Amino acid sequence: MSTTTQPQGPEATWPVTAHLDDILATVRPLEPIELQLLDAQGCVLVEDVTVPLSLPPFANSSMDGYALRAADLAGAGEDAPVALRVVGDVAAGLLTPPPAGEGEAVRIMTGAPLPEGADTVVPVEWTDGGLGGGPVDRMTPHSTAPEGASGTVRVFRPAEPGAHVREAGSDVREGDLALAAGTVLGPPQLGLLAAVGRDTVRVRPRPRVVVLATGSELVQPGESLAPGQIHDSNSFTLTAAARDAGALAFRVGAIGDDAETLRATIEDQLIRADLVVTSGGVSVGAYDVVKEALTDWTGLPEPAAEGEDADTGENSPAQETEGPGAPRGVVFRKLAMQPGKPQGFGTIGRDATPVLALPGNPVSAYVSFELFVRPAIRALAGLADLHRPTVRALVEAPKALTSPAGRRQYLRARHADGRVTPVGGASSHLVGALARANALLVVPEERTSVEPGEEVEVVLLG
Ligand SMILES: Nc1nc2c(c(=O)[nH]1)N[C@H]1C(S)=C(S)[C@@H](COP(=O)(O)OP(=O)(O)OC[C@H]3O[C@@H](n4cnc5c(N)ncnc54)[C@H](O)[C@@H]3O)O[C@H]1N2
Ligand code: MOO
Repeated sequence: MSTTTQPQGPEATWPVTAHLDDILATVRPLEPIELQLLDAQGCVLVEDVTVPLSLPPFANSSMDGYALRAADLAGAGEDAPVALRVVGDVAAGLLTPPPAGEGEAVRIMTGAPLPEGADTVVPVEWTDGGLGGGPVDRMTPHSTAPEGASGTVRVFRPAEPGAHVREAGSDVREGDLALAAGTVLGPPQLGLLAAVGRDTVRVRPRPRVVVLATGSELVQPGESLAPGQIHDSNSFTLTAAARDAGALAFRVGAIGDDAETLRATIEDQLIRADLVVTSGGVSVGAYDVVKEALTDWTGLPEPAAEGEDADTGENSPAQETEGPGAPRGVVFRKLAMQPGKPQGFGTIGRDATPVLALPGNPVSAYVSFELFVRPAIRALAGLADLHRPTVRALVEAPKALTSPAGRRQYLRARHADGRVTPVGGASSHLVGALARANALLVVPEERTSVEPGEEVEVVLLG
């Protein structure tokens, strides 16, 4: 199913990049929909949003104080306060503030519209607050001292025209581009949309990702273990990672090693899936249920075609129906990487839903997620930036790091200040060390060892 030349032979492995390319060639951004603002958080905007109404919509005060004419304060000073007649209050939301004539002031609150006639605002701290003494540090509440809205106020400082006034349109202007198509909607962008009065917005939706763990040994956390059992941790790691990548993720409880049950469960789940992720059962054992269930299966009612070709390094897909979006079945490959060697990938069901079948070893599952599933989720979401950032860093380790020949190794590591230190070993069952890592140290395929002090590529995890 790949445009990439297939590696030959039972031990043939696929390059990591070829596998990723094949996945990304299959995944298309989801169709846009109109969503309520908060449902659109983290989504990619697909329309240019122009400003329908200038912000602020009207000139208003940036301080609690007095709105007045700047010219009235000429010569005002601490020893020469200017007395003005207070003609009323204007609170935020008041429809018609009283006008401010010559020699008059309107007591004004932050955000309240500037009264007609006024061209400046003095903060209350520059005045006696109408109390007849020195400068005050606040107004008295209107409920306990309504007389503050009348009487005389003495102002101890002059003010420039326009001071403490937020002009209409000084933020965004009607007709301007507020947000361009392609913008990712974070909190400030959603706030801007709300401020200009938009309640819904056209975006690519969050991809819906169904996560299924497989293995008859798996027990739900919280339940006690019988001999030979372990707790299912992959479905939690992968569901959390999918959420972290921007998906709406659904965790399905672990499924035992029964191919019929697995197929039935996937069929049931397709209704809510833009992507299905499985863990476990993709290796070469006698109970590798994902491989068994998905080989030669398209998720369509027709009986699947036969076909397994061990000489190509991957099995043949069940059905190579031509045309975009055609379900092709799932292929299983060995990749030139460690951890994460066995992988499955394809599309199934009427909507050709992508399926990524990850290996069961917990570190393998997580590393595979970061390398393949995360970019697929982000591509479905229409994001431009698909990958984790990478940096170069110097290896800090007591001895040389070793890596299997011909495989790109992703060692769990801690990265800080241009240095990277492996944590734990290379084995793919080490969840304790994985939980302490913040990076993956990459040993390229062509290297079998890396010396302390050498520079390597590092994938930074979130
Ligand atoms: N003869 C060979 N054996 C194996 C090969 C190989 O090439 N030849 N590859 C090894 C590699 S590499 C990996 S990775 C694993 C992948 O195996 P599966 O994907 O079939 O995974 P399982 O056998 O189901 O499980 C492997 C391991 O992980 C544990 N596991 C599985 N699911 C979970 C879960 N949800 N939570 C926690 N732990 C889980 C499982 O108990 C096993 O210990 O195959 C190697 N073998
Ligand atoms: O390659 Mo397997 O994915 O653990 O070690």
